[in-house]
Amino acid sequence: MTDKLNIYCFIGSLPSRAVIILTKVLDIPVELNAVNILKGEQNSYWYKKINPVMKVPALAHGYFTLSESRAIMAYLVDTKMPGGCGLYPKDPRKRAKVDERLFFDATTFFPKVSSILQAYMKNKSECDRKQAIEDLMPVLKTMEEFLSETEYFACNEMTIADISMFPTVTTVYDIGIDLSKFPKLISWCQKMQKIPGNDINEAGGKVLLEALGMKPKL
Ligand SMILES: N[C@@H](CCC(=O)N[C@@H](CS)C(=O)NCC(=O)O)C(=O)O
Repeated sequence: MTDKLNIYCFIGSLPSRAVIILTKVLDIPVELNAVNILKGEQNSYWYKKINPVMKVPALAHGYFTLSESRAIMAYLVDTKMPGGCGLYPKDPRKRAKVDERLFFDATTFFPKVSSILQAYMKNKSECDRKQAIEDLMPVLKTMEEFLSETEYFACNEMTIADISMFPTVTTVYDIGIDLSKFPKLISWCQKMQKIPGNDINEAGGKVLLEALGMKPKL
């Protein structure tokens, strides 16, 4: 397929950043189209045609469109690395393990962090914010256990499951949640900070903190 790849994204958005980072890791040319969700651009008529769910990120590859960051990442690896790639292995069991972690992220980790961000965005009470943070703790404990079994979340190599979770983990740190009880998660994060696209993750982190009315850590 020779059609140009367009990614519709907002740099402050965690799933948008995961997709952008993957394009840097794969070193593939893409056109990034900013959709400012703080200004409601995701609800515009033109964007609804690309992603009827009206969320970022989305992909357009010629006439083919796709939403959901994890599906976009799987598609990018499958189409741009047709010979196979450890980021999303072709072997059914290896791939299933990556999918397992991607679903864990989509259904458990990202929603818990998103609830914390919503508690800040919507100026919820201190009690609600604390509860949202407390609800995240068992999930971080599970993630620490995953990393006791393998170096990365699905196996001993980085996969798209790691890239998917990376911006969310750095956000947890950026908003001041104490990660000292999770040393394996910290060293995983330090390894991830060396991958291409880390600069974009950092820039996006600043945009998000600003939207939350928080100051970046020095
Ligand atoms: N499961 C989706 C989540 C997408 C999502 O929640 N995007 C948020 C930004 S992080 C968004 O577009 N929010 C705007 C809105 O809900 O109106 C994915 O991974 O792509």
